[in-house]
Amino acid sequence: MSAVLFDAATDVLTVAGVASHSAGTLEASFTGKPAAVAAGSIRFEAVEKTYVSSAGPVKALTDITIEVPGGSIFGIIGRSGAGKSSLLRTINRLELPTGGHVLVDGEDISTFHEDQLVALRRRVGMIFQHFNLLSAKTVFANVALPLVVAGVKKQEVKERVAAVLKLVGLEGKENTYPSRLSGGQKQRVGIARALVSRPEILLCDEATSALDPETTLSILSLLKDINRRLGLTIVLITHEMSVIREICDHVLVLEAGRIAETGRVWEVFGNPRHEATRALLKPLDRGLPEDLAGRLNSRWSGKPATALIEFTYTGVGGLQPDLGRILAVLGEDTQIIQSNLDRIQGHVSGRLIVASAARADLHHLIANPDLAHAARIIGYDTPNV
Ligand SMILES: Nc1ncnc2c1ncn2[C@@H]1O[C@H](COP(=O)(O)OP(=O)(O)OP(=O)(O)O)[C@@H](O)[C@H]1O
Repeated sequence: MSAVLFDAATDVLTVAGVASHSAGTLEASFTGKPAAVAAGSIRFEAVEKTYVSSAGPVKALTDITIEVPGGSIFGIIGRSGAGKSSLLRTINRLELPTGGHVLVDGEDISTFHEDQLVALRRRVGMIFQHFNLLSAKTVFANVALPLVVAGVKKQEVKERVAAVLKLVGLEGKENTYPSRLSGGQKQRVGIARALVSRPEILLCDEATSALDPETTLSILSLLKDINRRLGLTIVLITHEMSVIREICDHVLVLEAGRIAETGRVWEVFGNPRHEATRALLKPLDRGLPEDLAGRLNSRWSGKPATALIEFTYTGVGGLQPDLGRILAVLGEDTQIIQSNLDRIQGHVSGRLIVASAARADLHHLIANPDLAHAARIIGYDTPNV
């Protein structure tokens, strides 16, 4: 896929140029656009994509209808082959849907002619997993390329490249070659190159997958900063759920080319409804310690034992673990065994596992909507005598 992306990137660079507007005035710059549509909004309407291959047709996307709000950070996740790249690449027409429509700022881009496509690709920047920098060119020349191709005057190129390098924290690196840069710095060059055309949408295809965890965090914080400061819509594909949790407002889960589920990140991650989402989120779930899991019985013998109780929180209605309340209901000798709780967009979700004395009315006691959104007894730990 990288080779294809590289060609595609070159194509984008060849056609990309300078937009005559800043992010704040983008909407006014395009004619024929409904005034009510927010800058940087994207709408997929019944989008279909079927590839023709030597082995026969491959259906990559089926009936995708969804809205990406302008100015939001929107994550797309799904297993390998789910259709994430295919969908992302319809936004700048690197892929043309075989059915349905993609609307950018309310305009159906499937009808665009060549000159409109050039303008579209200025409005929609893209960054890649392997950065796609030109190794024989300096940082300055890499970032300046879209402006040079568009015929922007030298002085303006200089000023705009300087401004964008400052924005991404690469001041002083103008004359450095990519081979001398760290992975994080290379991605900053990629981001600067995408931003120099002043796009209103930034597409990120696994932009942090080649980076170590610390560098990933610094790039994510840069993307968040750009989103806030420039009002840019960011659509990103990632296989790292922590990336979605860290910066996205909304998430779309694709499964075999269809929408599995979508919503605000705290809603989808707090209460995943689709099996595909649960499978993707599994790495974030620590599970019970093995020694404990191995000792548990599913039934209570009636003899003295400890019951392990799992309280689940989905983030809905602001309900979150209240230890005082749990102790009041279950007794002072109740202990916390494991906490797998997360705070996303101000909503607490996840699981809290506690141990409390087994007793006949335990099921009844824990079925209390003031304690958690759901509760269950995982099993019973009977001490050896
Ligand atoms: N140019 C192509 N020709 C034929 N089939 C393709 C082409 N591009 C993608 N596909 C197929 O379309 C489906 C969706 O591919 P896509 O790359 O969009 O998935 P993805 O979710 O991005 O996968 P990954 O996470 O592995 O990159 C897959 O079955 C893939 O093999």
